[in-house]
Amino acid sequence: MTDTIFALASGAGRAAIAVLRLSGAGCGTVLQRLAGPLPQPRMASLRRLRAPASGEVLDEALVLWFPGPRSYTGEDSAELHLHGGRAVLEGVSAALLDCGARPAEPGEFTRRAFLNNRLDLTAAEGIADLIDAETAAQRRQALRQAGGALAERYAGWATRLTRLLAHQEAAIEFAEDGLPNSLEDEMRAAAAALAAEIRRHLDDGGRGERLREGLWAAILGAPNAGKSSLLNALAGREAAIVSATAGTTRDVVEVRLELGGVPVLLADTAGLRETADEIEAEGVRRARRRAEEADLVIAVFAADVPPDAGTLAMAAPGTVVVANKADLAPAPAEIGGVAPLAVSARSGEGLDALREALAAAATARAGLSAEAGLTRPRHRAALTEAAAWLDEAVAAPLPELASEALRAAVRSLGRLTGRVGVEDVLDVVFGDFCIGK
Ligand SMILES: Nc1nc2c(ncn2[C@@H]2O[C@H](COP(=O)(O)OP(=O)(O)OP(=O)(O)O)[C@@H](O)[C@H]2O)c(=O)[nH]1
Ligand SMILES: [K+]
Ligand SMILES: [Mg+2]
Repeated sequence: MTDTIFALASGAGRAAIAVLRLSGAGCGTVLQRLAGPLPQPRMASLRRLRAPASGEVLDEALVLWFPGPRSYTGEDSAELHLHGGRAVLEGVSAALLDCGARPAEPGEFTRRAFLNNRLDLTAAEGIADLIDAETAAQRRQALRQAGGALAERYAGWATRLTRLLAHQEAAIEFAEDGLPNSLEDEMRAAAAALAAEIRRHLDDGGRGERLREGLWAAILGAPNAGKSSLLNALAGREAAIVSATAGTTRDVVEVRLELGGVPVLLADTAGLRETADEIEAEGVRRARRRAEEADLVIAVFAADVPPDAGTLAMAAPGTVVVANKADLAPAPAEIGGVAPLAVSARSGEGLDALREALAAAATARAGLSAEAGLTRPRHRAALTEAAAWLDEAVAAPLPELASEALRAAVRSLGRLTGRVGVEDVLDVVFGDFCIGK
């Protein structure tokens, strides 16, 4: 028997409507004490809510009743769509407490859904990401994951792995009986194939993780190239100080942007040069550090000044190279072997093309791939581990060691989805596995 829990599912604060959600074995009883006879399942029904102790009317509300297991949590659940005032919420919450329900812990509804097999851990993470999604691409990725796209793939791998393990155990039994068998060879081939498949999935350049967390981009260049002017133009506000004095920017100035559906943290940095000024020199160190950490570098040159050797090295493939101040001089055909984008932060010329180039670079580094990709370091760690255990199984000198390695691989996948336990799946597989014993 689970406690009956409740929580405000809509945003806090005064609002037209507030949604209180309830879940737990006693949910139906609580609902009846507040709202009278249970309404039709999943049909909105208008009810007077009364405090059970005093009979006082607390609100007139829409009530929804979701008997388990066809509910989000898999348990008996309900929703109360109240008028969103503070006194209403307090009154109804107090009445729920009187009926023995308790406030839910953070994530407790989804935790119960997981425990009742309504979703696996990756789908639960997808729901959390959906709530946090700021851009359309993030929303699509989160929806796909919440819908079980990763869960399905990982569960498929877990099933294959478990079968491998069963075959391996069978091979050991055969060996004990002194019978010849090819099961062991088949296991090694299949384990190698699965390891390769997992590695292909891992080898995605971190797109899903970057889309989820946002991309780091940095503007770099010589002093006075117009870096801060460009940041301001892209941000649409005067975020960084612009002046004709070289060495204006010292601290890293950050703005949040959306480029091609990818959230981007764009940083303006100090102009790169040798300097005796201690503060400016620290700014240059910070600029270089930011360049190393960045997923995307925008190298800015002034069209009217020949690029100096110190900053030329920044113009490399993979970098977005910009010749700014195109209103003063024609942009050179190439800088460091890369054709620059001709832009003027002053006149606005070329800014749309720059935005497009940045959006293309951002979606190439972060974004939806055709197949559902992993989205968290946790996924990467568990899958890397599983692939390494499969390698061990392939190379194991003794069947018992191969078996151990396969078990460890199953456990790695199990941690990822929160689902597979070695023993119970083995029971299932051995149940229909004929080894003549
Ligand atoms: N004509 C022209 N002037 C520009 C353009 N972009 C920037 N400037 C001017 O160039 C000067 C330097 O601009 P900033 O944006 O401060 O340059 P910065 O690269 O951030 O400079 P530091 O922070 O000192 O490294 C300012 O006087 C700007 O008004 C442009 O596209 N055309
Ligand atoms: K400047
Ligand atoms: Mg600047």
